[in-house]
Amino acid sequence: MSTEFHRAPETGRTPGGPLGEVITFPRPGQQPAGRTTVTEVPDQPGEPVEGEVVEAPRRVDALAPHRPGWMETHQARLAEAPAVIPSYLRNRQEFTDNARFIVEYYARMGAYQATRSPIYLLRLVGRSPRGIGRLLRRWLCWLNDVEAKPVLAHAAGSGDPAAWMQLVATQTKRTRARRNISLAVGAPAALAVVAAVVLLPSWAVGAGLVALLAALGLAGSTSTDKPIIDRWTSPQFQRELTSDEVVQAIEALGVKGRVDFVNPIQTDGPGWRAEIDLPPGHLAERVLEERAKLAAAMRRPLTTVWPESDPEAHPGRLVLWVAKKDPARSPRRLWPLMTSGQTNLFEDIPFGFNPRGQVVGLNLMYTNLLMGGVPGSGKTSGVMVVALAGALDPHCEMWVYEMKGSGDLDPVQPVCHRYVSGDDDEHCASGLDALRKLEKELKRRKEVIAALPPDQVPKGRKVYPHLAKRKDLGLHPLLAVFDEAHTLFEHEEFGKEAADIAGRLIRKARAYGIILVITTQRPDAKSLPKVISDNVSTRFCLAVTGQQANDMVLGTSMYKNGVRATMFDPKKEAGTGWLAKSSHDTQIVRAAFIEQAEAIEIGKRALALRTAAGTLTGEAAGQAIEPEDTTTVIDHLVAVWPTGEDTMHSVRLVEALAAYRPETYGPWIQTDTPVQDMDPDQVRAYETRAATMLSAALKPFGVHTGQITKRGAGGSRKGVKRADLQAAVGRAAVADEDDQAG
Ligand SMILES: Nc1ncnc2c1ncn2[C@@H]1O[C@H](COP(=O)(O)OP(=O)(O)OP(=O)(O)O)[C@@H](O)[C@H]1O
Repeated sequence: MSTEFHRAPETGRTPGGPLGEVITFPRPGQQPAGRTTVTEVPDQPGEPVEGEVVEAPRRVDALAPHRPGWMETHQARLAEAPAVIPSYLRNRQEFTDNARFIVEYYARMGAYQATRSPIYLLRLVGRSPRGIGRLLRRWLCWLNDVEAKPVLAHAAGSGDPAAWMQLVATQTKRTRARRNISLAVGAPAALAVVAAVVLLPSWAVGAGLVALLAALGLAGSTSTDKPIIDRWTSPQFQRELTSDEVVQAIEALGVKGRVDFVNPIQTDGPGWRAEIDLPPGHLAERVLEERAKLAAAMRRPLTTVWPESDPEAHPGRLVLWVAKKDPARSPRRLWPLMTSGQTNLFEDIPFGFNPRGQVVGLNLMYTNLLMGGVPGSGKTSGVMVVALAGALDPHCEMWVYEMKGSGDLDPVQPVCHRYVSGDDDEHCASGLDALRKLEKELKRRKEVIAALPPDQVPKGRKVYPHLAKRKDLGLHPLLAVFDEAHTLFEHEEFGKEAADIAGRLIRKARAYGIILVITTQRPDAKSLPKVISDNVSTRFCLAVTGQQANDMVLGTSMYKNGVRATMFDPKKEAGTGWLAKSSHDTQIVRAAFIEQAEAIEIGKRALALRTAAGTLTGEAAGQAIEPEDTTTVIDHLVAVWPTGEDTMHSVRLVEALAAYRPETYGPWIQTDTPVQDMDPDQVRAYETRAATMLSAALKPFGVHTGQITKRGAGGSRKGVKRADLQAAVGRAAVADEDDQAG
């Protein structure tokens, strides 16, 4: 043990008492010694003292618990303070909804009661005899001063004649006065009744009589009678949310420990909101996953219980919103564009409603959309909203491929540039053709935008509203919907190429105004290419069965982060899903539900808008859509190659190609002077240009042009060997087979 001591710090404790722990310093080469309690501290500060000391244990806690200051506590309090102005006064939509509801409510109640008023009158008239009897009895009692009778009887029994006489005299005086009052009121009233009967029209007499009987009926009603006016209660109203209920429900999920309420339970829109810190170590995600159990524990309908996590606070923070009214039993909320209005795809379109009933908007520009969910979870209704919103923008070109073959999206057909409904080979071929054309269109748009001066593309090379308006550029929004796209992606012959092109479009097309919308009921690796699920920017995941499907639609790790579409019941909550505009912007939304008949009417409106704007194109304008030409220059050369020739001069081949496909090859040999009028230099330049063009076109296919001498057919010039062409045809066939096998 060490023999050198140092003074322990002044503590203000009583000398002699235990003051703390000291630990010996080891000498060099010595192991640390054990702890010893110092029981005495020298009096003089700074004086070396004897004893054991000295290493203070390293502190892991703060010296004193941190007590937030006034500013800190009040800042935190202010940060959590409820809004000064309630949400229904700040939110125009909520205010309008409330105001409309109040007007509708009283109009409806008024109409309801007015139609039942004859029944109420009959009920009153039926009670009028009792009312007459009751009033008559009261009048007779008053007239004869019945209340005084016991007093008179008592006076008579008491043997005091003087008192009795006095009481009788008083009563006689009172009853006489009452008789006179009755006569004074009754006689003119009777006269007035007789006069009214004689003078007034019979309807007025009848109305008066009914009113009189109704008044008598009112007098004849008792508190135990059935109410005159019909009332009803609404079982859909939920009882108020209490902290006990929340705590017990969370406990019922097996989350044991102390639950803290961050704020008092408060009204939030058409429901109550409780913000809770779960017991330490418990994650909010767990409660989210067990939403059905939570609703069962609270004994409330599933559709009224909406737990959310609040990762910005901490992973154990749960925000529980409980609807006051069961949305499943409430009337459907109508899509705001149901009966009027149009859209501009550069702005938000109304997509659906959040659990609080507020409209959720979606901006489709510069994005693409993937929707997934089990059959019957509401994908078609979700995609219908998007398709109709696109249709209502008269400048949006619509390509719709409904690959279930149900005809669900037929309402938008009249405005579609291209529309296909079906799941056969021909429909899949058509879907692939559309993707090829979209890729070609993307290339065209890229070139157009690349050629624009910088001031036209101020924030980067992409489509802007002012560019979309210019008809000469052709940069208007193009909405391409592939509903139940797994039909195409799984197709043996076309699936691979379709998936490859869709992947490229998802990655590159959105900046150029091409909006790809893909829905699938089978979000797995085969039906939904990984490149799509990895790169899509907006996602709407309806009810799914597991983590893999969830993350295929919503993106990697979303399940782990508590964004779980497994919580939805596809039957009771069809159309409800997680809408993820990015991995950090997720919310629960129920897509607006539009019935077929309503969609047909909206489709007609969209057609009228486009007819007026002169923007109908493609099939909608009665044009036939030619399939995309996928043949190459190799196929064309094979088609024009003269039989029996092993070699050909390039210039002759190009002339043959220009005759075969004038739009493609005509420009290669276009000249101001006809060839027969050219001088030899011009002819040479003409031939060289044709040969160079062909050589460049053949290069990607591995076919090289070289000097070829053909006796009696122009001598020595650049040309192609038939064997090289055949080899290229063979290579292309092998590549196609590999593609299909892969
Ligand atoms: N947003 C919604 N609101 C209310 N009910 C809805 C909603 N969406 C769908 N439904 C109901 O769910 C049913 C199935 O919806 P839908 O046909 O859109 O599902 P789906 O996922 O496309 O099914 P499938 O994969 O079989 O084609 C509809 O007939 C409708 O009754």
